[in-house]
Amino acid sequence: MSTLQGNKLTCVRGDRKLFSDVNFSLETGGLMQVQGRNGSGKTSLLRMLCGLATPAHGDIRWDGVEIRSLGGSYHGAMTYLGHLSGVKDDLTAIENLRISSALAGVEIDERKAHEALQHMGLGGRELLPAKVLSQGQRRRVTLARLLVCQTVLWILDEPLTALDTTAVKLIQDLMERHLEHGGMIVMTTHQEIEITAVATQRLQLA
Ligand SMILES: Nc1ncnc2c1ncn2[C@@H]1O[C@H](COP(=O)(O)OP(=O)(O)OP(=O)(O)O)[C@@H](O)[C@H]1O
Repeated sequence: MSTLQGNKLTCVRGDRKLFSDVNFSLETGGLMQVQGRNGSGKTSLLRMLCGLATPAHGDIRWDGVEIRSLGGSYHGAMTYLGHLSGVKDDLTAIENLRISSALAGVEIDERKAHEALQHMGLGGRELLPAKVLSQGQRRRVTLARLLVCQTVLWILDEPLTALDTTAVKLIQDLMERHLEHGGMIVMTTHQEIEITAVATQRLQLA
């Protein structure tokens, strides 16, 4: 059983306070959807949750311990997929997946990468340089990480952007399975998502 908690979080960007006194607690099997208008600080909050940004006030705790003091053991439990796809143009889909996984500490062989990309509907595209893939296909390459990572906590910034209805359904099923198996997800999306049978909470930023 794991818990991610945000306590009295305040975010300041430049000279603006984006949000303050944000509190939440997310447990095993739970999904938290972060909502709010453009510029309300959703990405900023997600970056805080993965330790890429520091709250001006408040703290973030994993199993009761402040994430900054956990360092590597927290990062080993978490996968963050940012809204900019992070796919490198000159690498093939397979290379992109293998390298991004390795950078996150998970070595996968070519066969496993191949299987994950096939599952994401990229069969036959695995050896093309990413620059010739469509926007939705590039997004699918990024999301293939979720099939090979073995982390409890997924932090996903606009994962459904640019996806067609088939891919949206694929990702929703993947998220449902992850939650059913004791995972946790924090995500932003401007789209409606349909994930059933899980503890869902919404965190609204002003
Ligand atoms: N380094 C920075 N310096 C100053 N302002 C910043 C900086 N980084 C982000 N901001 C501002 O903080 C605000 C919140 O940005 P953020 O990306 O967190 O919003 P968001 O809720 O994710 O928006 P969207 O729905 O458009 O993705 C924006 O107005 C942005 O311009």
